[in-house]
Amino acid sequence: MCYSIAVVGQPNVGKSTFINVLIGKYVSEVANWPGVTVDIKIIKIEYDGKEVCIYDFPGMYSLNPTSEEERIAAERFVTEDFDNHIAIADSTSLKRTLYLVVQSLELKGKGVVALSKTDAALKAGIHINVGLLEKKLGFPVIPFSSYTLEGVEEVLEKALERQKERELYINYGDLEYYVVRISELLRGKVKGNPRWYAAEALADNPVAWKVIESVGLGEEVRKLVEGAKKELGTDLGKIIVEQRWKFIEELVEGVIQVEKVVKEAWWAKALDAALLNPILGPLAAFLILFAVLFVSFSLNTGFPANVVFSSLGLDSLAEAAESYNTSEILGSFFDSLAEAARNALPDPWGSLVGDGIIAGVGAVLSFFPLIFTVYFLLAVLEDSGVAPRIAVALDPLFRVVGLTGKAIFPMIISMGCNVPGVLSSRVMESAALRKAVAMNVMYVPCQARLVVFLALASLLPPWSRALSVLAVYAYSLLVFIVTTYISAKLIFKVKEKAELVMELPPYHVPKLRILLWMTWDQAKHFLKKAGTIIFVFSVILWFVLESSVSQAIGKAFEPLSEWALGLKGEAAEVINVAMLAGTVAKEVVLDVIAISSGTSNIKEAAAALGITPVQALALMFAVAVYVPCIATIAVMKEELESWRLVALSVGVSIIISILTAKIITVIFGLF
Ligand SMILES: Nc1nc2c(ncn2[C@@H]2O[C@H](COP(=O)(O)OP(=O)(O)OP(=O)(O)O)[C@@H](O)[C@H]2O)c(=O)[nH]1
Ligand SMILES: [Mg+2]
Repeated sequence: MCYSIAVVGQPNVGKSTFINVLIGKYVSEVANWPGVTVDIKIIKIEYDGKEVCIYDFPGMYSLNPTSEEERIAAERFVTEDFDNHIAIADSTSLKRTLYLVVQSLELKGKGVVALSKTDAALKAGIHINVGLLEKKLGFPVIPFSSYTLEGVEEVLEKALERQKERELYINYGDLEYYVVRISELLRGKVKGNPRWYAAEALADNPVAWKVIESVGLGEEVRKLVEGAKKELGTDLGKIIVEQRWKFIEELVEGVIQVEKVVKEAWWAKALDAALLNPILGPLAAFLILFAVLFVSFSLNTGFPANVVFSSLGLDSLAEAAESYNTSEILGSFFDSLAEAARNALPDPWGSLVGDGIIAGVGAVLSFFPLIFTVYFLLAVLEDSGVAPRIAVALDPLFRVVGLTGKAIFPMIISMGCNVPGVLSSRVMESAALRKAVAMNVMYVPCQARLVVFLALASLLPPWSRALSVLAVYAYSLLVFIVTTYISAKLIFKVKEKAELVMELPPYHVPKLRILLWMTWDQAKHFLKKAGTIIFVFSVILWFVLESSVSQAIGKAFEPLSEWALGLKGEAAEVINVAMLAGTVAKEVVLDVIAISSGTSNIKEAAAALGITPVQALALMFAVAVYVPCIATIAVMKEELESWRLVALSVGVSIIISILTAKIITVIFGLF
């Protein structure tokens, strides 16, 4: 059976171009349906092992036809049972082109809304809040461009997904009484939503009438329509159309924003002069990204602003940066919340809620401000048009290692959190590069690991602290680049050099509202992680850590810690358990070490366990590259669609981590 998808939309919205792209990608057959009208092309493609028949309908302004061609098309769309349909609206004139979309969704009760020509919209400074539109409409909405190919595959995938039927409800105002009466008559007799037929019968749509006559209800419906005409005048169609436009007005309210496009401003010229210069470009790009990271990390962890301040002799500012940052403030908030839960509830509930749930979820949530800041600043870069120029500027550097300049974005995002970092691997040009990045971007240290680095660095001699944190970042990025290169070559067999496919949009003046849409769109993945996976695993981990299982595991791996880190006995057990716990969320590593000595102070705990500075350094590097957290593993599976690849990359990371620790212990143990 061929899974049938009708593609409908107003004239010129880009239906045929979209279908031609699909043909180009998954060609199997282009044919005119035998025996039926030649106006509707049917294209057979193979996707994901599935046979898919795509119906290219001619443009229709509405399902109430004004020409013979439209009538044939509308009748076919209305009467035939498609497995699904894609209703295309044009991003560059969304409101106008939604009219047919709204009608087709109302009629069919399912369907995918595809917003075409996003490339042109971007150039014109038009922004559409897809999430909001989707929420208001209740149907999936996917933006795409047949020119850049962005979103094309997603549209198809969405149309192949099983969809719940739901009703798009339009209030027909004065005609509501008649719409309800007629639809009661038609319910169960017609395919699709009887309200649509009722409204169209009132609007005198010949297609709707034909169906109504064919089920033998012409007479009865006509009586009701006559009644409506007596009451409200003869042009009932006008009321129906007006009510639909009213619905669309409300639908797009707050959804469309237009930004000013800048071509000639001095800053646009200056940015282009810097970023598009082959020598200055990479430098300027790094400078901008460094500023993004500096601001976000300093606001949220105090580092590296504290280092800068104290090296300038501004100790009180450095201290302020360390104690007034968001992760510190939220961290202590969740600590006291956990404390309150422990006191309020009898054990084991108090401990489960306090030490398990609140501590686990709180640890993740305290990073939310950082994620939000990083995304917000990246949204500024993206929305203003600076981001694509950064990709262009850095492209020559990434090309050396077989990647393209776009790889900078998963990298930077991963410095906040690996979960969205893995998801953003989608920007990469080819499936092979995308997977190679998704498999290895976890080596880029996230914020949680930064917290662990900073704590472990406090066990080192003061002069070496900042240096060791920088070194561990450099090392992790190197591991990311090398492993990505190797996976691309060996696993995904990438042969040709990747090409950066990117058009430079004009600069825009960002609008706060749009920046917040973009930021929220990304940041919500992070909250979802905190709400679901972390919640579940916090509970599981609490059970493991409370039971003797953890000690058994700690003991079992003692020889490994002894070999790699030179740790024995209790110290080895604690570190093993800490590393295990760190797979839930990296910062938990610290908690376990601290709790082991009954304090919340890492220095005291390290002293009690006899951990030397060299071991602390080795541990820091090991934490940097070992096993991503559970949430990251979950999204890696989503992106890679293979547990084998996930297992491979996790296995490799463990080996790299153990070897790294061993090498550092050996080398620095010599001094
Ligand atoms: N910028 C941009 N233009 C596009 C895109 N897709 C289509 N177009 C242009 O939009 C115009 C209409 O495209 P078609 O694919 O013929 O539109 P259609 O919906 O099939 O039109 P009808 O068959 O007449 O209803 C053409 O000039 C295309 O080049 C896109 O992704 N980006
Ligand atoms: Mg066409």
